[in-house]
Amino acid sequence: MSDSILVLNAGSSSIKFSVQTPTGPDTVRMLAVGQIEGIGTHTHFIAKSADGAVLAETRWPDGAGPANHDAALHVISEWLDGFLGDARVLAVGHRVVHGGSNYTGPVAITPAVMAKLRELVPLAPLHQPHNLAPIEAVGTRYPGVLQVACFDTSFHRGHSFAAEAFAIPYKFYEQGVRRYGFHGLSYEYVSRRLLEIAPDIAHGKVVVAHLGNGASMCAISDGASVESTMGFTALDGLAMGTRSGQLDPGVLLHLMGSLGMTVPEVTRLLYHESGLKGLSGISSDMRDLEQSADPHAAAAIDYFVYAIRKQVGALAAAMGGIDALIFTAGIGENSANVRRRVCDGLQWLGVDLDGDANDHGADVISAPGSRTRVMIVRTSEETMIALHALEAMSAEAVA
Ligand SMILES: Nc1ncnc2c1ncn2[C@@H]1O[C@H](COP(=O)(O)OP(=O)(O)O)[C@@H](O)[C@H]1O
Ligand SMILES: CC(=O)OP(=O)(O)O
Ligand SMILES: [Mg+2]
Repeated sequence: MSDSILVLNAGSSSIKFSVQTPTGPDTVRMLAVGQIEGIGTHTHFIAKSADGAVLAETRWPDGAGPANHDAALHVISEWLDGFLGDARVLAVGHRVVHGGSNYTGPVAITPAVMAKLRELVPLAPLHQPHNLAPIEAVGTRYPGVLQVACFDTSFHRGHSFAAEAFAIPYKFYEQGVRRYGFHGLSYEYVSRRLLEIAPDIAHGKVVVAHLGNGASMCAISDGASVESTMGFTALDGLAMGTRSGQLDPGVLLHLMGSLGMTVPEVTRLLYHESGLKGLSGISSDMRDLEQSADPHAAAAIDYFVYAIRKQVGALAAAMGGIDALIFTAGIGENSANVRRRVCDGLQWLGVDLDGDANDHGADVISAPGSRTRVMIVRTSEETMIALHALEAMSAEAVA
């Protein structure tokens, strides 16, 4: 087994991982990729080789699998121990959702960095604790190995004041109450991919829709993030699997003031009980909603699609135009229905979808004469994290 860079990407209900090996100063090759999803519910572990062959798989009966992220991490590390054999672990890269205003790029983990990242837990309660726990666990398992935190927020740190501020007294901006934006590792990866597969587009004005369990959109002009639909936390913007998305702050005043809900109750409502799940009353999973005949499922999809379409207009306005619309992440890559329904209302922006290409999930899904190109780009936060870990290794070697 080759010397390896490990990547851990802990989400709200999943831990994704990959094993990559450096192939040059700024290139890596994937050796294995996998995940445990449905932690605490229908838990499923899978590991695959780079060519998609299944290396290991376990599906537990409901309630019998790893009950929490710690237990899930244990399953992954046991598998990794066997897979890696006596290979050297060169570095471990972690996705950390919130980097606050301190971190504009990846950073090598130290106790001082960990203390700063712990302070941000309240701003990303669904993610940050699960991002930080594996850093501690890896520190024990591989003492002395370089660990690198790669942030969802860093890619957005060049935003203008108008894009970053809330119109509340300025002192709050200074205290860090800002629109940070998230899914930055995914947007950075997509931007790099575009340079390879569509360089004309990569240097133009691009709206990327990262539609997964968490969902956001980003305006990217000549490779730089200009605006994001997510804000201070990963609650803002689009409705998501279980998160509300954009909300009139007056609703919070009503919930807490008139209805007497507590902060933990409102947190639970907005992070776990809202979005597609809350609207449909059926499921947070787009696949379940698309298969359901229940009108509430259809209404939830309508809501999701309408918000995306509105945001394409807003993000194009933020850049003064649009050359391409890119779909990525679980729903964006796999739901022809959502893509079609988003594009159906966007003819006025020069979007002309090729129905067959869309149904087949082609790379380019707009018609040849479409003024705005529409594409599917499969994201890989794991590859972006491995590349950042490699950069950090070179920086350490020089220092
Ligand atoms: N074939 C499909 N059709 C529609 N939606 C899909 C399909 N496959 C996956 N999804 C959606 O993708 C979501 C997960 O996306 P993903 O990017 O893996 O999320 P995350 O990384 O945020 O957990 C699922 O909740 C599901 O709704
Ligand atoms: C930031 C965020 O929403 O992440 P995820 O899509 O992994 O939930
Ligand atoms: Mg995700």
